[in-house]
Amino acid sequence: MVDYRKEGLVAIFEVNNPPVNSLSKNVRQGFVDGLSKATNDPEVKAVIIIGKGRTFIAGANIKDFGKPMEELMSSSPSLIDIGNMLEESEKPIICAIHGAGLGGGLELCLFSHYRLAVKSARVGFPEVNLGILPAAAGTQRLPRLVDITVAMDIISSGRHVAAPEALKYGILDQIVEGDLLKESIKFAHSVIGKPLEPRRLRNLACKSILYCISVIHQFCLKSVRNAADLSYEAGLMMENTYFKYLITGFQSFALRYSFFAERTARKWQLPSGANAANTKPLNVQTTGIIGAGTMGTGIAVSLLRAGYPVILVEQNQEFLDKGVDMIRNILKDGVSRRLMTEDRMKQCLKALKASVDLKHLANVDLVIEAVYENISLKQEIFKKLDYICKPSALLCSNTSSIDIDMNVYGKETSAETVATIMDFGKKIGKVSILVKSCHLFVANRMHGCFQTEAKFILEEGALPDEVDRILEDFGMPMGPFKVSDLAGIDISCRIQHEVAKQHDIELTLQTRFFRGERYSSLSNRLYELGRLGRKTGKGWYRYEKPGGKNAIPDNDIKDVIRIHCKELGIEQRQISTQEILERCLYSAINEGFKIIEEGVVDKPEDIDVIWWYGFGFPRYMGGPMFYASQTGLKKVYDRVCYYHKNFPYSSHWVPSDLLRRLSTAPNPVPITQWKTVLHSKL
Ligand SMILES: CCC/C=C/C(=O)SCCNC(=O)CCNC(=O)[C@H](O)C(C)(C)COP(=O)([O-])OP(=O)([O-])OC[C@H]1O[C@@H](n2cnc3c(N)ncnc32)[C@H](O)[C@@H]1OP(=O)([O-])[O-]
Repeated sequence: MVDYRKEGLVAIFEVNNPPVNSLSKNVRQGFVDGLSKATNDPEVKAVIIIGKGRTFIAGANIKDFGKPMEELMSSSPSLIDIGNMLEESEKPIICAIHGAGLGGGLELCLFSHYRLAVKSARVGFPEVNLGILPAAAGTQRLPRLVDITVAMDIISSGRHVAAPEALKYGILDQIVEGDLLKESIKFAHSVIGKPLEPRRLRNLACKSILYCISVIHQFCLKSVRNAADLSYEAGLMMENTYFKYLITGFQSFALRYSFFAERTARKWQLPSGANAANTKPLNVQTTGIIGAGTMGTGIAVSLLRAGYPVILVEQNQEFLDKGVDMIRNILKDGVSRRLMTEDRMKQCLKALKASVDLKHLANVDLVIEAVYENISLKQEIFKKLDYICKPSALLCSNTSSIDIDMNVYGKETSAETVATIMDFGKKIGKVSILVKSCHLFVANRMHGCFQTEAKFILEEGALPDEVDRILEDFGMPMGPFKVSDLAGIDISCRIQHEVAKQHDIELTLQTRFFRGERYSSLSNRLYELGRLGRKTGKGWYRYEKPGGKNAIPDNDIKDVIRIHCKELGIEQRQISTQEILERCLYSAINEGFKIIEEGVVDKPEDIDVIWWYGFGFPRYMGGPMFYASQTGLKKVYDRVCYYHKNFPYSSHWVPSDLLRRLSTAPNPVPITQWKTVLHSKL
C-alpha cells in the first residue's frame, strides 16, 4: 500500500510494501488514490514519493510475472497508467530514493519530474536478468534523459548504478546529505511553481542517434533504438510487444526461477532447527590462510578486496614469496582492468602479512587451510592449529575431495559457525551454499559424471571439439575438454592415481575397469605424451603456444583416440547430438537427484545455484535440476534407465529412486516441492 500524509504544502506518498516495496496491485492502486487526493487538495503544491523501510522500490512484483498473460496485462492500474498520471500532474512529483530504485521503481522515477537520492542509493534496470526488458516505458524514457549509449549500457547490462554515477548521467537531479525526507521537502519548496513541461520526458527528443547495429538483435537494444527511430507512441507499442513476447518465453521463466532460487538457497537450516533467521553470525575481523598456491592466493585476494586483513602462511620462504607475488599480480591486474584503484591495491597489500610460522595465526578469528589435497598433511595442520589458535577461532578447510569429517568437524559444526561462514561468504562477495559432507561434495560429484561420460563418448567415436561444441551450443561457457585443458590434464591424472593407490590398484593404459566401474585411461595417454593442456600448448586441442588460449582442433588427437580404441578393442560409431547432450547432462542430473535423496543439500535450488557459479551453467536454462523439471522427469528417468541398460558398469546411471518416484507422480511435482516426495508414499 501507499501511506498518504501531508507536511505543509507537500503531500507524501510513502510506499509501504515490505520487504522491498515491490509494485504489487495494492501499491499501484495506492498511487492512484494518493494522486487523486493530492490533485484535489488545493493546499498541496508538490508530491514526494518515498519508500518505507530498507529501500525505495525494487520494481514490479516478480511473482506476478508467472500469471497468465491476459491477467497480467489487464491488471489495472498498470504501471504505465500510473506513470502517465504522475507525468501529467500539474504539481511537481519528486522521487526520494534510498536503497534501490530498480525496474518499475526507476520507471516510476522517470515518469516523475524530479529525482533525488542519498549517496548509497542505486538505480537500474535489472530486467535482463529476468529475461525481459523494462516495459513500463523504460526503454523509451531513459534514452530521452541520458545519452543513448548510457541508456543501452544500463538496460542491457542490468547493472545497479550507484547514485554518484547516476547523478553524473543526469538520471538524478541531486544527491542528498542528511535526512532524505527533510531535504526532499526543502527541495520540493524550491521547485513549486516552476514550469513542468521541460521535466516531462515524453516531450524530449532522444539525446543522440548512435546506430548500434552490432547488438541490435537483442530486444532491449532494439527497443532503445526505437526511441531514436520511432515516435514515442510507436516505440511504446513495440516495447509492449517485445515484453509480451519475452515474458511468456522459457528464458524469462527460467531467469525468474533463478532469481528466487538464489534467495531460497541462502536460507539454510540444520536438523536441530537452527536456521538463517534464528542464528546470529559471529563477528569476523581477522583472517589467516595456510597455503600460498593457486587456491590460497585466490582466497587471499577475495578477503583482501573485501577489506579483511590476511596472514598468509606457507611452509617455506620460497613458496611464500611466490604466493605474495601472485597476490600482487592479481591485484595489479585488477587495477589495470579498472576493477580497483591504485590506492585500494596499496591498502590491500598493506593488510597482507606473510609468514612461515603457524604461530602467527594465534589471534585470528578465522583460518582457512588451503594446502594440497593430502589428508595426513591437512590433519597435521589442524592438530597444530588446535593448540595455536584461540578457542573461538573458526577453522575452515578448502577441500574438494577429502571427507570434511576426517579433517575438521563437519558433523559437529555448530549452528553459529554455519551462520558465520554463510554471512562471511556474502561479505566477501561470494554465494555460499550449505552442503553436507560427501565424497567429492556436490559440484565435483555431479561434474565428475559429466566429465566421465564425455570421455566415454570419445572412446565410442566422437571428437573433443564435437562434444565441446554441442555443450557450448547448449549454453555452457566451455565444453568439458576445453575445461580439462585449462585445469591441466596432469591434475586429474594425479588425483586418479592417488585414489587408485589408496585401493592398492595400479592404473595403466590398459585399465578398463576400476573397482567394478567402467574406466577410461584416455587422459593418461595424453599425460604420457606430455599433452597436459594449455600450459604445454597441447592437450585435447593444440594451442598457438604453451599457455595460449586459442583451442585449435588437432588431427593428432584423432590418432591418439584411434590407437587407444584399437589397443583396447573399443568399437567406434557415429554418436548423435542428442546422445552427447543426454549422456553428459542426464548422468549429472541423476546424480543430483541422489544428492537430494541423501540430504546432502537441502533443496534442488542449491544444486542449480552451485552450477551457475561453479561451472557457468546458463542461468537462462535455470540450472540442471530446473532444466530436468522442464524437460519432464518421466523423459529424464526413461533415458537414464535406457543408458543404465546400455552402460551397466557406470554407477552414475543407476537411476535415482527420488527421480523414479517423481517421474511416476500422477501430476508433475513442481521443483520447489520435490523434497516433500522424499517422505511421501509415492
Ligand atoms: C511492465 C512491468 C515493468 C516492470 C518490471 C520490473 O520492475 S521487473 C523487477 C525488477 N526488479 C528487480 O529485479 C529487483 C530485484 N530485487 C533485488 O535486486 C534485491 O531484492 C534488492 C537489491 C532490491 C534488495 O536486496 P536485499 O539483499 O536487501 O534483499 P533480497 O534480495 O534478499 O530480497 C528480500 C526479499 O524480497 C524479495 N524480492 C526482492 N525483490 C522482489 C521483487 N521485485 N518482487 C518480488 N519479490 C522480491 C526476495 O525474493 C526476498 O524474499 P524472501 O527471500 O525474503 O522471501
